[in-house]
Amino acid sequence: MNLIEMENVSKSYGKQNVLDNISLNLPQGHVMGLLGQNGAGKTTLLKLCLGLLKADSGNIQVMDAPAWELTPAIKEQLGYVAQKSDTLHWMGVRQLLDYTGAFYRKWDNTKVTALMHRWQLDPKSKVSDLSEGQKQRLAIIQAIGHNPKLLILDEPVASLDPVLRREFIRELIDINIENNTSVLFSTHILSDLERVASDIAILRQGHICCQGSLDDIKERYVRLHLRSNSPLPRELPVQGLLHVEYSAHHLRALAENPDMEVISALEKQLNATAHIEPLGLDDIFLELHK
Ligand SMILES: Nc1ncnc2c1ncn2[C@@H]1O[C@H](COP(=O)(O)OP(=O)(O)OP(=O)(O)O)[C@@H](O)[C@H]1O
Repeated sequence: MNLIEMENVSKSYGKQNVLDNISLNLPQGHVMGLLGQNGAGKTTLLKLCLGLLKADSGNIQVMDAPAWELTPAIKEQLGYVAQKSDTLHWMGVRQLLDYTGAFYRKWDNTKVTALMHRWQLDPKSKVSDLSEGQKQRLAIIQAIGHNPKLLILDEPVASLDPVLRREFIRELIDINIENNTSVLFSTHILSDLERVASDIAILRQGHICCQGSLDDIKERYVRLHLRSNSPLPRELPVQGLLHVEYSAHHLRALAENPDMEVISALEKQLNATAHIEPLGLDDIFLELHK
């Protein structure tokens, strides 16, 4: 079952077409990382899923209901951390958590109190006096206190230090395992994403240019090196070569699902040596943005 289904969704602001015919599914229990450069449309996509924005065209279903008409019963099963939120800043930390909990029948006060202490939030502090990182921790606790079925997070770790980022990732893994919570989150911190995400979607120029399981994507994109003592031809009969760089005796390219039989044949034909270099997600992201 998919908790989110987006089909041919487009969204513009005035004349600016931000999302162009996007389709994306988030299966139950999956943790999907949404990547893209600044302004790629990640926040827009997340807000469309939450019914905070309306798509110009296409269809978005969240837990089998149209995203634009989410019922209170569905909203009760959602958790959301916005990129930036300054609402209710006059409240105290404990006061805000109690206030948030009052909206949910399944609010887990024991877990919330434990997290508040573990993440070093003083219950008496005023929200307006918290640092950005402390506000982010508070927003995360507000979003997970009711053990949501679907968690949508917009750059949830941007202001957290490495220790707290690690803690947060651990918490996310626990929630995912214990409650089978599905998570869709945007981030620029790829190392965190590699620790927790099962799936990846990369937004670029209004489209999803790459989508799949993290393992499949790492298998799909590799770097091919071809070296020879004699000059190499500039055109090679290998499908799926992207961003080819030449020097006389060395070819270097991003290769999508390269055919190893064709490459072996080339090695013999050109008296060359091929080397396949596995890539990390950060390399793949950078290569796909060249
Ligand atoms: N309410 C709005 N009105 C007009 N333009 C908007 C609005 N919200 C976003 N945009 C524009 O849409 C584009 C996508 O913005 P969005 O916030 O979705 O990107 P993002 O991928 O989340 O960026 P970042 O990584 O910087 O947070 C940007 O060019 C932005 O300026």
